[in-house]
Amino acid sequence: MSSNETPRGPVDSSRIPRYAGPATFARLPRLDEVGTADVAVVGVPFDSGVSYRPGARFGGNAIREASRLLRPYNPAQDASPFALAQVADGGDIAVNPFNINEAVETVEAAADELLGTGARLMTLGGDHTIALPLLRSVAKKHGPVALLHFDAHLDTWDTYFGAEYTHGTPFRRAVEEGILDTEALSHVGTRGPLYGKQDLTDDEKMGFGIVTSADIYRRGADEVADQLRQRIGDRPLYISIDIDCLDPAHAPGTGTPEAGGMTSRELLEILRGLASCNLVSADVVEVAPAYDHAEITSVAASHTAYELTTIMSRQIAAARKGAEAK
Ligand SMILES: N=C(N)NCCCC(=O)O
Ligand SMILES: [Zn+2]
Ligand SMILES: [Zn+2]
Repeated sequence: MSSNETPRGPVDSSRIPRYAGPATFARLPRLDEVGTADVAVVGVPFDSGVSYRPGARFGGNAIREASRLLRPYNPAQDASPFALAQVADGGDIAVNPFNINEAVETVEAAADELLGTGARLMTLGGDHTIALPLLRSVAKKHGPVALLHFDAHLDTWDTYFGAEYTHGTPFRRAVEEGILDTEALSHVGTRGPLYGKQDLTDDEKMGFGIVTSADIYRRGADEVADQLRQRIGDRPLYISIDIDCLDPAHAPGTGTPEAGGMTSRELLEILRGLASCNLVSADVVEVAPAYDHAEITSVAASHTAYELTTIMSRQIAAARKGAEAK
């Protein structure tokens, strides 16, 4: 979109009931209706990498359904994200559920294509396996990126049943491949039992810092966000959000729930505190609607994606304004 075009926004829910019609993210236009987008919201219906309860293949569409209730002005960031930049729903990447290696390649190729149009990606998973090909693609464009990983789990384990590509291993692979900026890697919301103490030693060696869910409770969202922001600086940043970073009370609909997590309020507040970071793309993964109740999880995920989209839209608009002033 050039700077003098007005973005096409969501369907007006005061005229057309918000529960009517097919669901796109936040009732935004489809990408093929607008041509190109500044932020492409894209689903990855894939969950063949899970180690426990399956079902995240349905996550993207559950988030789209829950996102019907989002409104166009975000008071927490004082911004109308869909007016500041063209955000559009790019539909789903059609991945092979029977072949993980091929699925990983397909996600990478589809992300390459979308990023190649100049769009930033707001990906809706899918299980956490998909973060690896997304990071590969982002790193091709930006070089090694800073990573903020919101999750109950480390996801830096080595293999499961000898498999390298699973939802418990994407970030170890990413470090091995040199696509992450090891000066700026953090897990946020970590908790729960591990296989052994070595998990933590290995993780630290890879360069990760850890903000546990108890740290968030003790120190508060603002202080945590300040600390993370300082660590990230102006590096290109990728944010990967496993919805199981939230307590099961706030996100029951997920495959590997762990007690003692952060609240959705804490997650949203930390994200808002990162609004000045150079967010190049993001994902929200591991929503498994079969275990959800009253859309608790998919509503939380839709608001999470809304905050991330708002951060990206604000930055795109600010960069455009800066370029115009020159
Ligand atoms: N990425 C998620 N959600 N879970 C990883 C859990 C891996 C395990 O079962 O040990
Ligand atoms: Zn997890
Ligand atoms: Zn995860």
